[in-house]
Amino acid sequence: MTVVLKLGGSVITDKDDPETVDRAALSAAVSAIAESPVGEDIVIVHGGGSFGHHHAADYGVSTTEGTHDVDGVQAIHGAMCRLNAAVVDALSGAGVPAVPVHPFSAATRDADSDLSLPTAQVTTLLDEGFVPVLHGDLVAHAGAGATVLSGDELVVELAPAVDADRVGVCSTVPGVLDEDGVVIDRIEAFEAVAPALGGSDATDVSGGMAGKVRALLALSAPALVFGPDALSAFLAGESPGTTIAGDDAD
Ligand SMILES: Nc1ncnc2c1ncn2[C@@H]1O[C@H](COP(=O)(O)OP(=O)(O)OP(=O)(O)O)[C@@H](O)[C@H]1O
Ligand SMILES: C=C(C)CCOP(=O)(O)O
Repeated sequence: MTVVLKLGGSVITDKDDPETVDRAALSAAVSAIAESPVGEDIVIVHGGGSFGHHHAADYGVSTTEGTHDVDGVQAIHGAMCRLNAAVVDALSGAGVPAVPVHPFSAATRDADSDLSLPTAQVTTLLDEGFVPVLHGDLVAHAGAGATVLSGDELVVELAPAVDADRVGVCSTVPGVLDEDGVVIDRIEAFEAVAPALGGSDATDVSGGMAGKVRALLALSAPALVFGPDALSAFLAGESPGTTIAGDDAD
């Protein structure tokens, strides 16, 4: 059973403080992963939180607005590499055979903004017993310089590539909330929930919850959105939070 898990950047960082890891939250997530029955059959993706998003906002870069400013590219990508190193170190310290995979070195968007992400390194690393740890990043974008590549987009690309049975997105909220703040059990179409979906409370250049739901609806496997307290339950095979199952989902 292969699992693709995204750890929200807003979960593992202190969103109000630029480039600050939330050590307690990261260590809780790492313990849940290290102790889970899934073992090494997992690909981890993490988001930007207070690392990528602050720099991206400073340089005016988003998933659609690119930059040719090399200082901006180095600031954004560099921050994401620093967060990735912190996540990989924490996982290694708990005995998880985690290795970094940096999407900026491999992915591209063409002039129509279609994303290509090579995944043979990820599947081979998995087969060889490693736990690949990818992250939201920048991506070379034809005609736009470099744009933001969100961890949610990576999840959508990786899940079919590794033939994932389970896809989980761990965010700060217990699920996707309706207009009364109640967790929605299942989402099958964007329009049905669009009025309740906002951006993010934190600095976020990739669309917050609305961007997440839109991306996950494109998956062929159902994806679960849940909060940090439910990470162990998800890894144990339970279905906490919101199930997002688009037309292509089984
Ligand atoms: N209807 C909704 N239900 C739940 N959260 C919502 C809703 N509308 C907006 N949000 C916001 O979306 C946020 C989650 O998206 P966000 O992109 O910030 O999370 P993340 O993936 O954990 O972090 P990152 O993007 O840094 O990886 C929530 O913290 C909340 O502020
Ligand atoms: C802001 C950057 C560079 C990464 C965004 O990834 P996300 O937090 O998963 O949307």
